[in-house]
Amino acid sequence: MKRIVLTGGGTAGHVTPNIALLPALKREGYEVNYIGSYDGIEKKLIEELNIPYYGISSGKLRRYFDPKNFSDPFKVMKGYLEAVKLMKQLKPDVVFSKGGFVAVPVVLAAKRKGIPVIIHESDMTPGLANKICIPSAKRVCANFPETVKYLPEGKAILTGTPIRQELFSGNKMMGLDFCGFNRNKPVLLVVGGSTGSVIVNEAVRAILPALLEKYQVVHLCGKDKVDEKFNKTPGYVQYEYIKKELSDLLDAADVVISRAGANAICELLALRKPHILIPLSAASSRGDQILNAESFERQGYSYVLKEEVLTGVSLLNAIETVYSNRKTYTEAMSQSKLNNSIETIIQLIKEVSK
Ligand SMILES: CC(=O)N[C@H]1[C@@H](OP(=O)(O)OP(=O)(O)OC[C@H]2O[C@@H](n3ccc(=O)[nH]c3=O)[C@H](O)[C@@H]2O)O[C@H](CO)[C@@H](O)[C@@H]1O
Repeated sequence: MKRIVLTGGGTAGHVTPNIALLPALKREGYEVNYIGSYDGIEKKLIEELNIPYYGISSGKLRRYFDPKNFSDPFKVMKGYLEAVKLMKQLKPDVVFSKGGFVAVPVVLAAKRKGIPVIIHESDMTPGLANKICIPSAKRVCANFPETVKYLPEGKAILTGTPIRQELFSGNKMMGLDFCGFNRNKPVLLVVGGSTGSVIVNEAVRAILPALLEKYQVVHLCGKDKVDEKFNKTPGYVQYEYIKKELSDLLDAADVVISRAGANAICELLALRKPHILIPLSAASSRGDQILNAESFERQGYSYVLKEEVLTGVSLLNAIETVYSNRKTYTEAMSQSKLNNSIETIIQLIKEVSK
């Protein structure tokens, strides 16, 4: 039996693509083990799927000053030694890394033990963790065609992003019932990425009375970001994070308001869901979401509302525009060649682990 180690974490966007690969890996007879941090979201998401999970020390590598810059390199070094030990114990034929800082020591340990590594980069430009890992990787999978030019020739392969199969079998009625919504009013689904977004949450709550005249709103607002004063508002429900029911909520949604994380937008595209993207600003990130959103906007898939122009009026206007033109957006998305990448990645894993 072939063995694979999956790694990636920090936010759900570095875990859900790995989860999407699990059924196909099982079908191909791979024994799967997962290496993540001791307490990151990946631990929770993977352990509940009964995949053997191994925690290592994890630290963030930053380009800016932070007092943790003194302690984190030691954590990364400790994580590396733990990962080397795990490579000896688990003896994988291949490592597949979805990125995030916890993946760095795992990839470097695999390289040291001569185990082939495949990396997946979801964003338009590689993040710092993946940049460090690329020299140790045999192949680097990209989600956007534009990314290939940032990757070493001979390693890069355009695959798209693995999307969890269950997202395609949502049931609208079950979604409406889950939220306690009626069947006649259109539904807005608001998602601020896997961790929720204070800016998106505040913008939506500020226009709630106006929104609720026409729509029902289901809001995935992130851990510790539920605002209890809205708990009894008819037509508005809030959840921190949704797992099993996400497919039903997506099916029930007429329009989605979302951050522009690479996985979230690929899922919206694959499901042909009309949507508004509010990318994380360049001031609070490396600007990857802006590039992701601009690419989708150019292709006619998305209505993009940047943080600088996000107001109650602009958000209401965006929702009305997308709702009234939802057929046009759906048709544009139907032309997309950005495919669900599961089979391409499985072939690559098989080739590399021969
Ligand atoms: C703040 C931050 O660092 N964001 C980055 C992070 O975003 P983040 O972790 O938010 O990742 P994405 O938006 O790409 O993906 C979120 C994933 O969580 C799932 N989900 C979300 C909410 C929920 O209630 N239930 C649920 O299952 C979505 O379906 C999706 O699969 O990784 C992405 C992929 O590298 C980057 O593009 C983002 O810039």
